[in-house]
Amino acid sequence: MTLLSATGLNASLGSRHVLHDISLSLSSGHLVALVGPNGAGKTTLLRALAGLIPSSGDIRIGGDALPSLSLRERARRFAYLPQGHVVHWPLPARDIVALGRYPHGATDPARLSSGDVEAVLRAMQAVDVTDFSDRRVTELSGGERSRVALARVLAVEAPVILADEPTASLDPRHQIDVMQRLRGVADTGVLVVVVTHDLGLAARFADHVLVLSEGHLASQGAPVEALSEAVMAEVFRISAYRAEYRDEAVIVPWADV
Ligand SMILES: Nc1ncnc2c1ncn2[C@@H]1O[C@H](COP(=O)(O)OP(=O)(O)OP(=O)(O)O)[C@@H](O)[C@H]1O
Repeated sequence: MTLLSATGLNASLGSRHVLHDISLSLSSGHLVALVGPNGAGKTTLLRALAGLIPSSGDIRIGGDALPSLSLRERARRFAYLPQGHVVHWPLPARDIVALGRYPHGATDPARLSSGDVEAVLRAMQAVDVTDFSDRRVTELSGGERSRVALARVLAVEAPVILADEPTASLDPRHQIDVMQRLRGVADTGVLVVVVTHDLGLAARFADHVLVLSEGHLASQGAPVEALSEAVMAEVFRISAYRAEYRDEAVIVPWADV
């Protein structure tokens, strides 16, 4: 069932026309990978979909036109994980995760309702960061911090998660772990959109892949079709090793073309 759609979406940053006539329709319960070369417009598309930057065209979330929603309502419907999320305040990890309850009225992490406390705990358990609860985020490793940032996003318990490179600073085991956990979140009915440069993770975990190229939607569909040999050559300028392992698609970027 379509949860989030865009029709004729265009967006500019400064004098640069970044997104060109994007139309898409994304379903609840799907894990969507948004891929494309550096500068293709992936972050801009995520931000435009959440209404964080101005755009023209029609965006609908759960049937509602995005501009008709208040900022607080948008913050409840879209949980957004920015790229390279950095926290400079030496707050305990638990308080950072509690920020995810802000759109629900929990403005003070020291005074959470029991419902908010449970949501924070669920989110921390989902990405395995409960051990860091009392540790200052500034004293965690980059990868540990990025999992705490992801827990903040999960704590919103929004119907849509937009995550910009959530696996970027993680070791291989945690990359797979985070994708598996996001897959699990999608399986509960949430629409999860993940920006990634890892085409292997996209091919393996996504239901649907969006390929952006110079601000245009170059290809979309099931991973193996959306990341066809032709798309790999035209958009990414590479060839790829393609296989199947344990019934899952394997795509390994291989060489320049
Ligand atoms: N504030 C800005 N003003 C003008 N142009 C911008 C601004 N921010 C980004 N751009 C340009 O918009 C284009 C798209 O940027 P965007 O960050 O959406 O790309 P991306 O696909 O997420 O890239 P990456 O993979 O490198 O993170 C790029 O050409 C970038 O230089």
